[in-house]
Amino acid sequence: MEEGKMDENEWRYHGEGNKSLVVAHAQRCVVLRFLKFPPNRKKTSEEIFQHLQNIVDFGKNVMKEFLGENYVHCGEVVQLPLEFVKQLCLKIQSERPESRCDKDLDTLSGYAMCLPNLTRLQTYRFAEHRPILCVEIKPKCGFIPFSSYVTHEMKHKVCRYCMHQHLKVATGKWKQISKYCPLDLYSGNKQRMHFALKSLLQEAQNNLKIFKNGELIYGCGDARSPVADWRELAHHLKPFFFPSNGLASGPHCTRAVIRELVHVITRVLLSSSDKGRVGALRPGLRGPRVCEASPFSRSLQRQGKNTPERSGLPKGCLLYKTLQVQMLDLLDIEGLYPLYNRIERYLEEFPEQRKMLQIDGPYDEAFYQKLLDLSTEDDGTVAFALTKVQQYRVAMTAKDCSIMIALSPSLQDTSSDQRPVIPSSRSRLAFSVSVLDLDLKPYESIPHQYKLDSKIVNYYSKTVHAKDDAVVPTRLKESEDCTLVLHKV
Ligand SMILES: O=P(O)(O)O[C@@H]1[C@@H](OP(=O)(O)O)[C@H](OP(=O)(O)O)[C@H](O)[C@H](OP(=O)(O)O)[C@H]1OP(=O)(O)O
Ligand SMILES: Nc1ncnc2c1ncn2[C@@H]1O[C@H](COP(=O)(O)OP(=O)(O)OP(=O)(O)O)[C@@H](O)[C@H]1O
Repeated sequence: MEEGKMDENEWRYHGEGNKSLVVAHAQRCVVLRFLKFPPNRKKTSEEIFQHLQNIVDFGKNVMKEFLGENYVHCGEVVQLPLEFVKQLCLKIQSERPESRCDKDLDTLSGYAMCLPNLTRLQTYRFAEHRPILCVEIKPKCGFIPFSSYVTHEMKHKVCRYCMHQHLKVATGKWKQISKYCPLDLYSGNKQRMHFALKSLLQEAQNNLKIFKNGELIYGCGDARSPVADWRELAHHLKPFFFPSNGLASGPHCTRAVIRELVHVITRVLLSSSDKGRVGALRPGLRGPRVCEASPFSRSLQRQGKNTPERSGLPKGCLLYKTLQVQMLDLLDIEGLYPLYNRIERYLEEFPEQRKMLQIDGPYDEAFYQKLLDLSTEDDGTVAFALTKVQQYRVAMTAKDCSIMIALSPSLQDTSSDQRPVIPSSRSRLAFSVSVLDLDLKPYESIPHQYKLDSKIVNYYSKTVHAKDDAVVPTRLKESEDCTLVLHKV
C-alpha cells in the first residue's frame, strides 16, 4: 500500500459489524478494516496499534493452526495518513446503517488492517471479466453444551441460537424468528443443511449476506430493515446457475435457481482441505446432535422419527474445524465463570501478574500450546483457571466468526484455474472458502456473557417454552413441510 498516495475517492463503504468498519478499494482486491469505538471511549494510538497487531498475531499463531493455512487471511497492520482517514470517514458516513452509528470509526490513530477483499478473491488468476458471487454465513454456535456445570435443563435440549432468537425478537433486534438452527447446518446431513440454508435465505438477519462482484446484493445492509426478495436474488444468480428445469423466468425458475445455490453452497461447505492441526483438538464429549427447537427436528418428530440420519461433517471441512474450536468451550459459561472469578481474585492481589498471564497477549506459539490442554479436572490452581478462560475466549471467537464462500465460473481449461471446482447446471464453478472476524473475544466480556446466558435461557423458559407446551408454535404449523419450505415470490 502506497500510503503517501492514499485517495479516499478510490475507496467505498463495504460493511461493518459491532467492532469494525470495512472499506473496499474500487479496483484492487483489498479492504481496510478500521476499529470502531463508542464516542468518548478514545484509546491511544499505541493501544490501537497493539490491538490490531494482536488480531494479526492471533490469526497467524492460533487460528491458522486450528483452521488451516488456506482458510485464514491474517492481513497486516498499516499506518495511513490521518487526513486520508478523516476524509474517508466523512465520505462514507451517509452510507452507514443507522443501527451501527452508535460507534465511531477510529480516525485518530491512523492504524487499520489491510486484508484481501474476500468478496472478490482472485487468488488464482481469475479472468477479470468473470463474475464473482460470494456468500457470507455467520453460522454461530453449532453444538449443545455437554458440560456437567450446566444448571438449566433447557440448555441441554435447545441450542443457544434458537433460544436467543426469542429474546432478540422481544427486544426488537429482529422482526421475526428465524427457522435457521446452527445444528442443522453443522449436521453434515445434506437435507438438514439445505433446510438451514433456505432458512437463512428466508430470514437472513446478520447471518447471511450475498455479494456479487464485491457489491452486497442480498442480506442485511441495515440490521433493522432486511430485504428478502428472492426474485431479484434469482435474477442476480442466473449467470451462475441456469435453472435445471429449463425455465428462464417465473416463480418456478426462481425456486430452481435458489435451490441450485443451496445445493452448491452445501457441497462447498462439505468440501475438505487437509491442512490445519485440528486433530490436536478432540474434546471427546458431545451434546445432543439435534436441537429440539429446530423446525426440522420437530417435523421429524411429528413423523415419528426421533433423530435424523447421522451424517457428520467430513473432518477436513471448515465447518468441522470451526466446530472443534467452538467446543473448546468445555465447561460452558456456567462452569467457566467461577474460574474467571478465581483469576480476578488473583489479579486483585497480584495486579503486576496480568502481563505474565498473557491475558492481553502476546498471542504467540506459547499461548497456542496452552490451548491444547483439554483436561477438565480442576486442581484449584490459577493456571487451570487461566487455560479454561483462554480456551473459552477462543471458542467464543469461533462461535462468532463468518465463513466466506467465493464462487466464479471456471474456465474449461482447468490448468489455468487451480482452485477446486464444483459442477453447477450452468457451468463449473471454481470456489474458495475463507473465514473472517477472528478477533479474540476480550477477557472483560466474560461477566457479560454470564449474565446474557442466564437472560436468554430464563426468557426462553418462562415465555416460549411455557407457551409451547400449551399451543403449537406459530413458527411451525402442522401443514409445513420443512424440507421444502420455499419463500413465495
Ligand atoms: O453474544 P451474541 O451471540 O449475541 O453475539 C454477538 C453478535 O450478535 P448476534 O448474536 O450475532 O446477533 C454481535 O453481532 P451484531 O453486532 O449484533 O451484528 C457481535 O458479533 C458480538 O461480538 P462483539 O461484541 O462485537 O465482539 C457478538 O457477541 P459475542 O458474544 O460473540 O461477544
Ligand atoms: N477481508 C474482507 N473481505 C471482504 N469483506 C469483509 C472482509 N472483512 C470484513 N468484511 C465485511 O465487513 C463486515 C464486517 O466485518 P467484521 O465481521 O470483521 O466486523 P466486526 O465488527 O468485527 O463484526 P462483529 O459484529 O461480529 O463483531 C463483514 O460482515 C463482511 O461483510
